[in-house]
Amino acid sequence: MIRLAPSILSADFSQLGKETELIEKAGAHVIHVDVMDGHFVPNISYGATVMKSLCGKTKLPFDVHLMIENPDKYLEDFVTDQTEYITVHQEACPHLHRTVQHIKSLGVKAGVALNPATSLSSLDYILEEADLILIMSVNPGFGGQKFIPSALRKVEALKALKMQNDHDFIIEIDGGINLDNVRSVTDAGVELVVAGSSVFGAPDIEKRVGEFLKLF
Ligand SMILES: O=C(CO)[C@@H](O)[C@H](O)COP(=O)(O)O
Repeated sequence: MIRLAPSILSADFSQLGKETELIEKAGAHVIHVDVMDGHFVPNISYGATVMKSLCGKTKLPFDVHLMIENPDKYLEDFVTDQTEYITVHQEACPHLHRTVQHIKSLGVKAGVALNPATSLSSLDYILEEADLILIMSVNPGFGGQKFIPSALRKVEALKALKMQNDHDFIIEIDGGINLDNVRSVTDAGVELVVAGSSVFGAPDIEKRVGEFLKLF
């Protein structure tokens, strides 16, 4: 099953509860939570307090994407009854295996994200431990950027590795996804689609979610 995870980074923060209700009503599956620290990426977004303010306001699960240095220090903050995944960056974790185990020990599924220029081979020894691999199709830090085409090849290669080795992780993509390119990434093997500006920047958010779902 392919799922849609709208990224609230592109939501109107003054209307966050309302916009979250809209995407839930329209059938979105997951809320993508982009956490940026101004160090690992050149932008600061929001932290666990904002995410937790949505607990109970929506029943959708949270997919937390930590674009931060030293994520181990903050993992506990993001654990709620609604947290399905916590994803850390390979590039931010010198002891990635330990960090993945730490996330799992909190009762949450563990994801690993890769920047566009990072090779898939850097994940060779973690694929069997991960519940989710996030392929970044923009350089992390900002919403509204253009899809980087090489991400598609990376998804295809990852899907092949998953099939060959019977791995359990799901494949997620994040960055520059819109109605024109979403089919190419799902055809390549993506199972969880993040979309920020193309959902929350649409004139009719509910309608846009429906348009995405029709393409799955
Ligand atoms: O992690 C990030 C950006 O670093 C993303 O989740 C963006 O928020 C996606 O936004 P769009 O590219 O879909 O506008």
